[in-house]
Amino acid sequence: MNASTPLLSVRDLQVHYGPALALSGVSLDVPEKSALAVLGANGAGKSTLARALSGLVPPTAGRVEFAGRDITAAAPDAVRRSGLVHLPEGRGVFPGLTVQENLRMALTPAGAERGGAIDRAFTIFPVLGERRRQRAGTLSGGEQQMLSLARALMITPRLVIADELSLGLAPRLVDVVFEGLERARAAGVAIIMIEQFAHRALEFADRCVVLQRGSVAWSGPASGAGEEVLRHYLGEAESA
Ligand SMILES: Nc1ncnc2c1ncn2[C@@H]1O[C@H](COP(=O)(O)OP(=O)(O)OP(=O)(O)O)[C@@H](O)[C@H]1O
Repeated sequence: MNASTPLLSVRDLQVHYGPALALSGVSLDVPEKSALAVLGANGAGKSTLARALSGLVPPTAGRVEFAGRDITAAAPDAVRRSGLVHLPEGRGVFPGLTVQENLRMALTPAGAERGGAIDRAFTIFPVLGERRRQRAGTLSGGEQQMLSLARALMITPRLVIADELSLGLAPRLVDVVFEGLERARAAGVAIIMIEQFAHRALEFADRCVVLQRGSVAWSGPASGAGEEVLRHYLGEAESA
């Protein structure tokens, strides 16, 4: 991979669920250490894109390259180990295990710096440190989102796909989630942000892709996705 190759390169991606076409002709690039906002109305294909990139649904056509390697047909575990981590909607934590155990499990077996990585997570998310011995299932929804993000950061990923991480969270906790993503980004992690809060996602991101009925309807610099674009593709309510 030379300096000009993007970290993630997606070409003409197509996904079907049975006979139904969910994504078609989707192409996008995510340069190293950059942030891409993926916006779109309900059902536009945002989560399908995230699932296809992370190996959870097999594309029916197209190509995905990550860090110079073809990962189009790779299994989720292989994708994750290559440094692309998908944080799905919902929690993705082990409810019966404590906060600390959840973090420990997210480390690779060879995780040389176990203690160090977990302490770093507690520095980023102090509330998790306070609750390190509490079972994850008894955390609040927002705290579980934080734990899910902290788990992803354990393996020092190169790209995190954050799929609606702030969904259903109180505004204060949305701030905490964005702060966590900012810190990840400051540490050099690239981010694909799928967000209901279009304005916040656009403030965060460098570039933006708007999906409509499974295709890229608009793409450009995040600062260029003005009110007109949001109103046109998302409807006024979602752009608030
Ligand atoms: N497992 C599935 N089987 C069949 N169809 C599906 C499946 N998952 C999603 N779809 C369909 O694919 C299309 C894209 O769905 P997707 O969940 O990717 O949209 P989205 O943009 O993430 O929507 P939302 O913002 O509502 O979460 C929708 O029409 C949806 O009904």
